[in-house]
Amino acid sequence: MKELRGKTIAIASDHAGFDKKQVIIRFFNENNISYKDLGCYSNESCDYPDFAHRIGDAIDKGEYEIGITFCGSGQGINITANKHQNVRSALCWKPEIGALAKQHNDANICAIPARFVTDEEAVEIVKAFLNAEFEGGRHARRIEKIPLKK
Ligand SMILES: O=C(CO)[C@H](O)[C@H](O)[C@H](O)COP(=O)(O)O
Repeated sequence: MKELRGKTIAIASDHAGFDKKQVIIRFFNENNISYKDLGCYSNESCDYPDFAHRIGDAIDKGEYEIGITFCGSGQGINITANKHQNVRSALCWKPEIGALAKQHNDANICAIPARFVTDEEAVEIVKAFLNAEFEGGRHARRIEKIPLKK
């Protein structure tokens, strides 16, 4: 794993993503990667926007630079987090997409479709996302065009 320079990674899920989040927590613990779990904290049914907004707010405020999120399809938590001004959340369902999300989109949240990837695939996606570097150049120009002009 790349040196994360003391960064703490924010993680969040709904009930459908809870078990997969535990897999990633185990991976973080085994690799001494610092993280903050912003919920949910059980398999009990809950609403993904509550946790997507919690992590989106935290990234908006600069409390965390990077987040990993999970819901059943990955869509709801991804769509909601992207409502936050400083969030670029990318739906990542395979390692190559996880790497591209950082290399080309400078994504700061990797959203994982928990019900559609294996535990091993989830770990590989997170590793690819965290190990990748933004490539800048033409991609920086495109990212600057993403925010709506007032
Ligand atoms: O995948 C999701 C949203 O995109 C969420 O995980 C929802 O919980 C999902 O829609 C399934 O909901 P359910 O209440 O577990 O049936």
